[in-house]
Amino acid sequence: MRPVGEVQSVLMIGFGAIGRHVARLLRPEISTGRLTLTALVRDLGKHTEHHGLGAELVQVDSPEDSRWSGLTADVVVECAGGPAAKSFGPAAVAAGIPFVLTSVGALADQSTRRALLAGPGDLHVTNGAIGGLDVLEAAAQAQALNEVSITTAKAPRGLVQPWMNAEEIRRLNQLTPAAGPLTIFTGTPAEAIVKFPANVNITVALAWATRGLGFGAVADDELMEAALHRTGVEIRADPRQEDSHHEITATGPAGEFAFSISSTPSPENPATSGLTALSVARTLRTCMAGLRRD
Ligand SMILES: NC(=O)C1=CN([C@@H]2O[C@H](COP(=O)(O)OP(=O)(O)OC[C@H]3O[C@@H](n4cnc5c(N)ncnc54)[C@H](O)[C@@H]3O)[C@@H](O)[C@H]2O)C=CC1
Ligand SMILES: O=C([O-])CC(=O)C(=O)O
Repeated sequence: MRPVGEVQSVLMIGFGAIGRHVARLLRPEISTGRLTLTALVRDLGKHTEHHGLGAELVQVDSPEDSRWSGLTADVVVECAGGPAAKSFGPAAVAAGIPFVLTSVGALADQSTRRALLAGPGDLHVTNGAIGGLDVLEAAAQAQALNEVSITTAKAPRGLVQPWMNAEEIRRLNQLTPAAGPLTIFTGTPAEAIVKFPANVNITVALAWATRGLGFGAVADDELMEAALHRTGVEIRADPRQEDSHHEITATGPAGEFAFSISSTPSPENPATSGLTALSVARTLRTCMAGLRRD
C-alpha cells in the first residue's frame, strides 16, 4: 500500500450492510468522477448482485495478501468487523494512509490501539450509531465531566451471541412485548465489547470521545485505557423495539448532558443502526476535504 495524494480514492474493507450503504451515500461523489471506490471482499462470488453500486470489488483476504501491497488509496475505511479492523487498520496507518475506523471496539484492544495511534497515517474514529460526541469531547478535554454512561436497547434477536447457553438464547428469543425490556449486561465498554463485539462499538466510541485531552499517542493510549473502565454501559433486550435506541448521559462541572438516539435499522442488517453508514460517510468526507489540494 502507498498513499496517492491528489486522487480522491477510497479503499473500503468489507462490503456488507454498512459498506454498501456508504457506497450508496457516496453516489454524488462517485457519479461525478470526484471519487473512486474500491471495496475489498473475501469472496467475490458472494457479491454478484453488488456491482451496480459504483465500487470496484477486489478479493483480498488480509494485508499479507500480495494484492494488498499493489493497491493505492487516499483513505482506507473499515466496514468489516473487529478482526478486519485489527489487521487492516495498523497496515494502513503504517503505510501513512488515513484510516477511518467503524469497528471502534478495536480500540479496546491495547496492542491494536497502540498500532492505530502510532502513525504516520491518521486515525479517524467515526461516531457511528451515536451522536453528541462533540459536546462531550469538549467537556472532557476541559476535565469537566465526572460521569459518563450509555444505555443501549435493541430487539432481542440482534443480541444473541455464540457464547450464550441454550437457556439464555431461549430467554432472549421468547421475550414478549408485555414483559418489557430485559437488562442483559451492565459494566464497562472494556467488558461489553468482548461479549457483544458487533453491538456495542458505540460504547468504545463514547469512551474514546470522553477520554480527555492527550498530547500524543502515549497519552491518548493511557487516557483511553482509563475511559474504557470508567464509562458505564447497560445493554437491554427490548422486544418492543424496532429501532436501535441509545441513551447517553454525562454530568460534571460542565453541566448535565443527555442524548437520546433512535435510529432506523440498516435495511440489510436489523442489528445495525442505519445512522452508522451516514456517520461513516460524513467522517470520510471530512478526511477527503482535508486531503484535497486545489
Ligand atoms: N461504530 C458503530 O456505531 C457501529 C459499528 N459496527 C461495526 O461495523 C461492522 C460491520 O457491520 P455490518 O456492515 O452491519 O456487518 P455485515 O456483516 O453486514 O458486513 C460485514 C462484511 O465485512 C466482510 N468482511 C469481514 N472480514 C473481512 C475481511 N477481512 N476482508 C474483507 N471483507 C471482510 C464480511 O464478509 C461482510 O460482508 C460490525 O461488525 C461492527 O464491528 C456496526 C454497527 C455500528
Ligand atoms: O448499530 C448500533 O446501533 C450499534 C452497534 O451495533 C455497535 O455499536 O456495534
